[in-house]
Amino acid sequence: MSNPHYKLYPKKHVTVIKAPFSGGQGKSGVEDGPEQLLKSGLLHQIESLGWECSVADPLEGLDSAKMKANVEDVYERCKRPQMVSECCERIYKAVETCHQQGSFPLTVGGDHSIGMSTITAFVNAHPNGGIIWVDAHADINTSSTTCSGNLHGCPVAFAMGLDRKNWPPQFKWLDALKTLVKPEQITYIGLRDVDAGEKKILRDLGIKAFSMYHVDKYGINEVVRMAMEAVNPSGENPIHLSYDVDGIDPLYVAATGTPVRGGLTLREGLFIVEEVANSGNLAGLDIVEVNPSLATTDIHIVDTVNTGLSIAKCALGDTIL
Ligand SMILES: NC(=[NH2+])NCCC[C@H](N)C(=O)O
Ligand SMILES: [Mn+2]
Ligand SMILES: [Mn+2]
Repeated sequence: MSNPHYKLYPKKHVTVIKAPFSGGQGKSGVEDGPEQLLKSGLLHQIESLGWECSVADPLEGLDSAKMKANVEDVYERCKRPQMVSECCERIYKAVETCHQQGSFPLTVGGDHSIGMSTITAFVNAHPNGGIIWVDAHADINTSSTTCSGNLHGCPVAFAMGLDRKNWPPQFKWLDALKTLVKPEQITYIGLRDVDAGEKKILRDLGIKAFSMYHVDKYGINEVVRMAMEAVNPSGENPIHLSYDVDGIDPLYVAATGTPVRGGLTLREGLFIVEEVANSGNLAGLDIVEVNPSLATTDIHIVDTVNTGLSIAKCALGDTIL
């Protein structure tokens, strides 16, 4: 396997967008994800793959005390809509800037609510693009179907404009976007914990999804091929990868907020990234839900953070040989 090329990024410039955000769910600590990855050598590793690198911090200056005081903020079922909307709007703009400038957006979370920003910024820059969402969860609950009220379980529904009439009023920036994600533009790999309401949405909209059942049945190579074909039938369109580390089994990724057993092996998880990078179409990456404070041993932190680093490296062209 030769080193992948990056059709969209001849400048080989990456912007690491820090998204130290936890308001899309209830467990604190996930806001430390970006710092942990940076502290463990993310930038150096990217640079050693031949990319120039800068860091964007769109949430800088937000009043964290005020955000904490907002924990009581609930709209219908949705928790902390004000905070989630404000942070997601800032992250949208940071990703949009990357696409405009031809810099690879690597968004590091934080919880997965920020996926609503990265994938909408992606389709507004690349209306024919495809999205692969690697996750144990479908994150496609609407304001009406969510049982937990956690917006990290809803970003795909928001990015698709589902149940828009029941959105918390704060999401005006999202409501104003020209392009939203269409059902045929997104597919999943790694699902194994999908709520009943989400199953209905996936079925009704005909969204292609590859669960762990499909990984077992067809093998990861065939699943990645089918996923790329689903969202990029011509083979020529850009692909965004939104990677929730809980897609990988908790054996390898223990330090995450909603672990589910029976997941991807570490190699299956990395193969997805290697293969999409190898297509030459990779347009952006999110790495989310690394929560160091949920580790019960130091090994858990090291394993989880190293998995995050490996995902980044595979995306940016690291190959085994
Ligand atoms: N990004 C995640 N880890 N999402 C977990 C979502 C879990 C559940 N489906 C919910 O809506 O609350
Ligand atoms: Mn998940
Ligand atoms: Mn997720």
